[in-house]
Amino acid sequence: MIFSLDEELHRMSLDDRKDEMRINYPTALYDDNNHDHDSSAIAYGDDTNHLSVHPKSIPFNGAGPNHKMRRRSSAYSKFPILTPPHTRRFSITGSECTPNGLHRLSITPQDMISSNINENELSRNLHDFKPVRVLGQGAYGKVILVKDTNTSKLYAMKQLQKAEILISPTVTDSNKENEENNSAANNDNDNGLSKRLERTFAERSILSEIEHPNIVKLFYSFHDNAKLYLLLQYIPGGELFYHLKEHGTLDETTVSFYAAEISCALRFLHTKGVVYRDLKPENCLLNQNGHLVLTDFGLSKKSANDSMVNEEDPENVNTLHSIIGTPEYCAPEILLGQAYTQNCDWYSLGCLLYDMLVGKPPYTGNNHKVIINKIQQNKQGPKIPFYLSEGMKDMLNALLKKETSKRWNVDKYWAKTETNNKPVKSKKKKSGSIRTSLFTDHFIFRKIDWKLLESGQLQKTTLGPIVPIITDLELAENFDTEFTSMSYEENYADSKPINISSVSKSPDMFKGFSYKASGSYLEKYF
Ligand SMILES: Nc1ncnc2c1ncn2[C@@H]1O[C@H](COP(=O)(O)OP(=O)(O)OP(=O)(O)O)[C@@H](O)[C@H]1O
Repeated sequence: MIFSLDEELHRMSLDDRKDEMRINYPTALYDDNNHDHDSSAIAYGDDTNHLSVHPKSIPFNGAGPNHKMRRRSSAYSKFPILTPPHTRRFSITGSECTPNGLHRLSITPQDMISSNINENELSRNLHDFKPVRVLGQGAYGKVILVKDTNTSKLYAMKQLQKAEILISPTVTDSNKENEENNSAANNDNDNGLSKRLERTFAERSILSEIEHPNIVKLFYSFHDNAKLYLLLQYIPGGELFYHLKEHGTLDETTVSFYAAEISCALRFLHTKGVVYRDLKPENCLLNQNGHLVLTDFGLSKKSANDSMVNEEDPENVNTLHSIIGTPEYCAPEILLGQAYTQNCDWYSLGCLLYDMLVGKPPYTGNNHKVIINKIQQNKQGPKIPFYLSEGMKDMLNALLKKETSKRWNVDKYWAKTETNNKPVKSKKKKSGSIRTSLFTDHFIFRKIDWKLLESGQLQKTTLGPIVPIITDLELAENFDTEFTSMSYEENYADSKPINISSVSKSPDMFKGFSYKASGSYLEKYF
């Protein structure tokens, strides 16, 4: 099932704080101005037993790092779909070769449909793969480690249940008894379904079109009567979430390295017109060499334009409206239901860095309303612990600005570009003013060779700060036993066909989902 944003959010009046829920987590993190608080109780909790925990890091809610809870993404379609399904929903166009030399695949579902390619010939089927063990659980089904029966190659197979996509309730659905106008309710349901379909196809389409060392690769997709399958590159080092749970917090050098790799992937996505929208430690995997790989593009959005970043006029970007993401990492403008741009991903990066350094994201709470109220109340922004370096504090402050106009516009101030011969000067920002210094020049990245990173060479030739221990790829040792001990039989057996026509007027709504990467692409990664 999909977890929808609270109805409370929908009804919420931000001016009305009377019924605000009380904070569950201690918020007394220490910044430069409040050292004098009673830090003893907090600064030396049971976290001190953990190897990499900063001695001054703080246990939250009495819980050590091992109490970290996995967070689920939410989707709530508040506004009608901006892009009609028959227009550019599938189309990600662009040159065969990206500016940084990385190749993109050329086939799109639209190409397949228009050229009448037989989907069955194009791809594989469930019986080509033997299940090994469960790696994770998503909203619509499990992710299973599988072995190609012909080649013995390993893949991560993400399964999505068609029935869940077709009948999964959204907030709009659950509200329908309150709807006075039946036809309006029907429209809303149609919108909910279209949105879910759009997102399902978006994940397959985006992944089949992009190639980046810090983004998971898609090799095949296909579907049968009951499920959709994405055959992804198996990333054996497990979730950053898993490693964070083990370590508690990470040191600044490690965090800066991951920040650079994630930024590199986000920047790449933005230049290709994709907003990621679900950055969190659960969606960041570590590969064998300890490099970070983004997975789960189920909430990503491809803009109607090919790029979210207008190089000529970087302020002129497409705006989005869906309230979507994981609340603890969501930009305030999304939680508030305002129009937003790709800049929301940079706020989420701020939350992720904060989580790695502190042990929890800047604002936590039982529901979205609590989180947004905390953001609203904290006029000065989140409390940044005093023990962090000045450089790291500066980075967090710049990314975690709740007003988008004050937040660092990282895409605009990414780096000196070759096409733009008038480089943006790396100026020292004044407090409260718009930051115009270059992101890649920031002090925390002083050890990063951006040229090597952006060309993919760094990822090929070096090891990351945490190199996962892998004795046997099939053991999936870096994944939670909660998942690896799960049975996959019922998820792997031929599932009963669903009666699609009972939930939809069109039986062809998954047509065009199948995909096979080119032979050279497959060879390159095995
Ligand atoms: N390519 C991969 N290699 C290894 N493990 C993977 C891979 N893709 C996903 N996983 C594991 O499966 C988990 C769930 O996958 P994913 O996040 O894509 O599903 P989801 O349905 O979108 O989840 P959610 O609803 O929580 O957003 C991941 O957190 C990760 O642990």
